Amino acid sequence: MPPYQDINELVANLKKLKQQSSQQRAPPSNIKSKDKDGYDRDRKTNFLFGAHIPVSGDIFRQGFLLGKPNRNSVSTERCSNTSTFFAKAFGGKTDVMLSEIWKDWYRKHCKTQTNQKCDDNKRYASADGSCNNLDHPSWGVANSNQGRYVPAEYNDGFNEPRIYGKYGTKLPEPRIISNMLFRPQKSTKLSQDLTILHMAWGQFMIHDVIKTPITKGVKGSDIQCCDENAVNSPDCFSLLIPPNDPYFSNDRRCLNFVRSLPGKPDEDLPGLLATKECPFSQRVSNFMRKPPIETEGCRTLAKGPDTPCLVLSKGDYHDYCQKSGDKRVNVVPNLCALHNLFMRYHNRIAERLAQANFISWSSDQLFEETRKIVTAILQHVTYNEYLPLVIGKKNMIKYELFSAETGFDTVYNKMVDATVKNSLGAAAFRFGHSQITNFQSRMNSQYHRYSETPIEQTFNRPRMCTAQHGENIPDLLRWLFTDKSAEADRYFESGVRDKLFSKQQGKTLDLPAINIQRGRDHGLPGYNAFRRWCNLAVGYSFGRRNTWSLSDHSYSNTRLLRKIYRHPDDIDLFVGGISENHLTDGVVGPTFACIIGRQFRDIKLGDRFWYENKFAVTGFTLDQVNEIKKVKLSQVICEGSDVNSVQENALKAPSSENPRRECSDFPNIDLNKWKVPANGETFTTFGKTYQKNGGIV
Ligand code: HEM
Repeated sequence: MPPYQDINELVANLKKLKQQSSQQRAPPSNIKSKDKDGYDRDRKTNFLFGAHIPVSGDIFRQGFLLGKPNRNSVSTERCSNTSTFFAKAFGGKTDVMLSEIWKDWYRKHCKTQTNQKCDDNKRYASADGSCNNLDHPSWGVANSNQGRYVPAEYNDGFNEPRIYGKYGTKLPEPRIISNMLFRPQKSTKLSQDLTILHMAWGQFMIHDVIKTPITKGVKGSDIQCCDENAVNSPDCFSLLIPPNDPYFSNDRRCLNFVRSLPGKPDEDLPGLLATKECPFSQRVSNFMRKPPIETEGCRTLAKGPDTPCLVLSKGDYHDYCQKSGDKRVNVVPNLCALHNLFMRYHNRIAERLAQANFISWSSDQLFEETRKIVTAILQHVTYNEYLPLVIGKKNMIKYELFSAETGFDTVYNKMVDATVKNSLGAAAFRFGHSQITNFQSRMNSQYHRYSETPIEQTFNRPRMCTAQHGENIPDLLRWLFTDKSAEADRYFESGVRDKLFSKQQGKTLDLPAINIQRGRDHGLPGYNAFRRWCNLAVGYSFGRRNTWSLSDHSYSNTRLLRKIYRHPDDIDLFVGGISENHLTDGVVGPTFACIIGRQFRDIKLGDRFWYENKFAVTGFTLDQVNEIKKVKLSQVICEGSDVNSVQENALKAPSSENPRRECSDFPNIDLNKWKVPANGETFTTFGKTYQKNGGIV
């Protein structure tokens, strides 16, 4: 066996072998490697662990996440199913020796942690999700590869983006697709009944599940793929701006796009969630309607790193970049509002738990139990309030997603791998981008909208959230649960389709076009491949309604798709999914509903710490589960902010069926159910006996 000490040598040999053995899969010879504008579109490198390895998660370090934190990045088949991967990558003619070497490299770079020892007596989920599954400790772990429901289709079988269609011609440029399909003709169509909070919750919650890092340049700098010296970089996969673009000027031909890459883990868990440091005199402990809570400090998140956040008035105490454990917190005020809400909610629960007889707990214990409760609430809200509005009741039942009304429901199945899948993060769950409106607004306590800021002016500018110790947060929340979101359809507001932030001043981006490109970057197969996997009818033609046509598209959308693609197999998953007709009681069509339903089933059934499981050490008691099941998002808003009234279903606009109610009408979670007996006393649950200090006797 050749001594491949150097990965480059190994890569070169693998490539040579591949070239020899898979002639039939090479791009047709009439396709030039350079487009007429000089951009190299046939990426030949970025072969190994660059583009497709995962990163760690952050929010859950605060205590929120869905119990199974697999946020991370892209990934390939490299960490699993290696033989299939090889057969595919090398046209079936695998050199056994090379494949062995490859696997060796592979193992080093994939965090399989096969020998990891887990303590099944640990009550709390680990920060990175390891040991959630005791038989497969690395399943769903942060920093691990994203999985796949359908095998990847990379241009070279394993790394280069999917860029060719069925007939060997290039797939259309994403910005062209975006101009033809995603550009609103008229003013925004609003959802009939969903609030902007529905959009915001989707973003907040999914950030807890997935975070795909992109490649960084020297010393962590951002790569500018449109710069002359970077256009051929293997880490770049920029988008072309067509001539006469309706928004971008003619002298701009390129939209920056950097391929995905590994990230590094974050810092350790804090005790309580960190709030902004501030002198005691500036604390606003009696600011809230509720009893004062000392730990709230300045009541906004702690200070974080400056990038990519923009502080406009340096030196202004109220204008600073926040730290939430997830750097995306500063991206847009609606997200910042929810991070702050949950930070406050967490700290309030912690304080109340401490008051309810847990004072003898260490701050770590207090933190962990609070995190466990808040995680359970996040799961409960997501599965019972949010998801039914996305994929409809039938799918909720099909994928076993509803919680039992009361009591336990032990659904854990150790054969289920909760790992987040590429098709969810790089396509299906991005449906929410279509719900974004052009403005970020605030409403006062009379529900009067007193401020409306174009969304592009708010990107990465946290001031709207941080000002006056977060006094604006309730105003943002009122707007979120009152105004309606945009309809989730094939139209995207100009605020994100033309004016998405960019670190290069003035050089804005197109979010839905990036979504298409990200799907190709991750080697997502086309729309039909997922239809097949979902057991849905596959489209063979762009004809009018017949057995071969696209059965879940309107004919007008089919006609547009025909103008864009040569064959239905070529349709990018994001494009095909977002242009489907909606389910009658959901905001996505059948294909996205299938991917989302299946992923959230995996997250639920594959989570040993799922809040409804009746498990002795890791579970809640019956009384505790029932307390959690009483909580609604509206109550979290009441408890964690200065809002005084909210409708019961905060994800639906207020109406006669869903009237606003005073916060005092909402039952608060009764933390006495977490009370341990007085000193010396013990109590028994699930066959284990506990005493006041929380330990098992
Ligand atoms: C104002 C709101 C939002 C903005 C500005 C925004 C912006 C972005 C951006 C810039 C990306 C990275 C794109 C890439 O490079 O591939 C992204 C990724 C993503 N977004 Fe959004 N987004 C918003 C709301 C939402 C909503 C409402 C949802 C879902 C309901 C959502 C789901 C996702 C998902 C799943 C990803 C992929 C995450 C990953 O793999 O790391 N986003 N978003």
